Amino acid sequence: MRILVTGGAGFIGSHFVRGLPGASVTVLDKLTYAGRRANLEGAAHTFVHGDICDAGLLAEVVPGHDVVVNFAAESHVDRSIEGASEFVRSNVLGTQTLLQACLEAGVAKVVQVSTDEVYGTIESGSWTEDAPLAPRSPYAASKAGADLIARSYAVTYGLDVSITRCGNNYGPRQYPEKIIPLFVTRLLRGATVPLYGDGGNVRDWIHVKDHCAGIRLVMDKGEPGEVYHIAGTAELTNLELAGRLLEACGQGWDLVEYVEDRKGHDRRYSLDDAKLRALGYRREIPFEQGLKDTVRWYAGHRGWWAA
Ligand SMILES: NC(=O)c1ccc[n+]([C@@H]2O[C@H](COP(=O)([O-])OP(=O)(O)OC[C@H]3O[C@@H](n4cnc5c(N)ncnc54)[C@H](O)[C@@H]3O)[C@@H](O)[C@H]2O)c1
Ligand SMILES: Cc1cn([C@H]2C[C@H](O)[C@@H](COP(=O)(O)OP(=O)(O)O[C@H]3O[C@H](CO)[C@@H](O)[C@H](O)[C@H]3O)O2)c(=O)[nH]c1=O
Repeated sequence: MRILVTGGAGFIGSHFVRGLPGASVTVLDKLTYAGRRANLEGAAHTFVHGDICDAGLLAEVVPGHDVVVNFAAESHVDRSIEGASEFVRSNVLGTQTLLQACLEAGVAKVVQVSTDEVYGTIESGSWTEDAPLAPRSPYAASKAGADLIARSYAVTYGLDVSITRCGNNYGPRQYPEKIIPLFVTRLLRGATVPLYGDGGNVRDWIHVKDHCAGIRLVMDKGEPGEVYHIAGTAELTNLELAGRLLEACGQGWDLVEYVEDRKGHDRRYSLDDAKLRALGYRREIPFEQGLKDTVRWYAGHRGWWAA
């Protein structure tokens, strides 16, 4: 089987590529600030440096692949608040350009990797896959746009594209702008960490390897045009998370600074993943173990994050 992984030099994509032994893998990545060739060190693949908005390049690269999994995106909410245009370009136009190339090349299966943020914010309970889309940040809106384009390619052209939506990932090789790697890399050098607002916002954490296992299952068993949730293993306020990170890094609360809240800050996300579990999905990495291993990884790879 020949698999094209777009955005495969980023955090989640590079873990996904490592979890595909035996497949013939091509990685296409623009190498933005978040993508690094080094993330793929030791993983068998052919690398193509390029942009998913480049239709000419895709017409050369996509044909011959049986499966395409799209991770390529601008992924950080705070950056989208500073400037939305690159998010619309890469996430919406890029996804449409890639889907068109897949259609023209006769690709048998496409997986669009998406997020729980497309639903907005939820006070209690969990979203099922038929919940209305109500994104609140430019990042979330651009991912919702990509999901809708993907669904339209399934309905209109019969392209076999499934969509996965997952919560907050953590693990090795995550760019130190997201809360866990940012806090860990700062705490390990004794620096302060910024907690937004009252610290009461809730996120549901999943180890990146558990996310990738869910995507592999959808790649094998997902139905065309269908959405599948991949839920987390630990629902925590940011304050609770900060406490766990301080403890893991051997630091105290004096390093936590309460700062101005994120604009339009979503209070809570929560996914119901019964649909994926019905396909046989099981999460394997408990949060306590995963977090311990992740902190150990950052402590042992100072050259990676200081680079
Ligand atoms: N991080 C999370 O918690 C999370 C959760 C759910 C879904 N997702 C989704 O998973 C995907 C990967 O997220 P991540 O955290 O690994 O992001 P990341 O920012 O670490 O990696 C994104 C990768 O995409 C590449 N890229 C960006 N624009 C591109 C373009 N126009 N053409 C080709 N490559 C491009 C970057 O160079 C980088 O390698 C994204 O689509 C994101 O929306 C992330
Ligand atoms: C960076 C940062 C974040 N925060 C807060 C904001 C959020 O409530 C929480 C997590 O923030 P982030 O790590 O930026 O992640 P969040 O905005 O939830 O989005 C992530 O999770 C999403 C899935 O839910 C993915 O789609 C996104 O790509 C990914 O970036 O921590 C802080 O309090 N301080 C910080 O410095």
